[in-house]
Amino acid sequence: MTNLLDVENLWVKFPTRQGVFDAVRGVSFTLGRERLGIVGESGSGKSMTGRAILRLIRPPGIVEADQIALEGVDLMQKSEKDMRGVRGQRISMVMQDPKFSLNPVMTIGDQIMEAYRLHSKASKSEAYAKSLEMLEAVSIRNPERVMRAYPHEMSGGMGQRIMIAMMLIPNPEILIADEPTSALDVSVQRQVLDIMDRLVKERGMGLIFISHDLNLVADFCDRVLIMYAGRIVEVCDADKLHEAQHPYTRGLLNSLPRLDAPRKRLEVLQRDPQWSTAPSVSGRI
Ligand SMILES: Nc1ncnc2c1ncn2[C@@H]1O[C@H](COP(=O)(O)OP(=O)(O)OP(=O)(O)O)[C@@H](O)[C@H]1O
Repeated sequence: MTNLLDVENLWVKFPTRQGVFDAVRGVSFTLGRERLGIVGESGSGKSMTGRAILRLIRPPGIVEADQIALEGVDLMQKSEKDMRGVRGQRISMVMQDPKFSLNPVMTIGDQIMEAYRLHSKASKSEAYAKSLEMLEAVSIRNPERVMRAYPHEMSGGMGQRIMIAMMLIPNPEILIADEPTSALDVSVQRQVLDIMDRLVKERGMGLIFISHDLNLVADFCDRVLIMYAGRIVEVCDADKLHEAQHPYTRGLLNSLPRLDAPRKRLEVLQRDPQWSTAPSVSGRI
């Protein structure tokens, strides 16, 4: 498996009045042409890890790493101007709620065409044709009508698929999806997952799928990093997630309600202070 991304010893630090808070602590992993899940409870550092790859941490937050190499080229060495050529071009990011990412006063069509023309010298009619094609690629029915619509006319699932379509226009090598389906109902969630799955299989894209949903990640991803308090505590193949060994992962699994088991009180996760001081496990291959 060729590594698209190689993250080594990544730290995200926030200076606070009480001292420096380390949101991500020495995380290392690689990403191939695969679906890599990052799971963990709220505040474990999943989003910060995703955003740090794109150097999208706002000051006073600081990103430090031995390297964040995109096909062998270290992004940490790039200027802010060069990073603008990476963001949205070679690495795209889809966030949880598309309503915050789409411009409410522009039609969907104008927004997609603008995104397309930003990345190519296409004429207006070429951009229109390409935008229709992109909407079809994310299973939007009646794309001509959708092109004329405004974001508030879209359901959450459609908005999310439109965002994915926009992110795919420049044909990125990597898509970072941060809880992309958590606001969607189960059937729409499946459609969005299928689209991302196709992109990995057909285009050879690398996907970082950030989620707090262990069952979803076990089902959808190839490999999983489990994060706790800014560190990776365990790395496993997704189909082995239910056999995970780390007490935190076991605790997360045991605190999930199950429909197929007799009803019993859900276990409360007992935390061991050692989990947050042990060194981060490496997710590099
Ligand atoms: N500007 C900031 N200043 C200080 N701490 C911050 C700042 N932004 C985020 N953090 C902290 O960084 C930690 C990691 O946040 P992150 O958003 O990565 O968590 P997460 O695992 O993605 O959680 P969620 O699932 O809730 O999104 C959290 O403890 C958060 O409080």
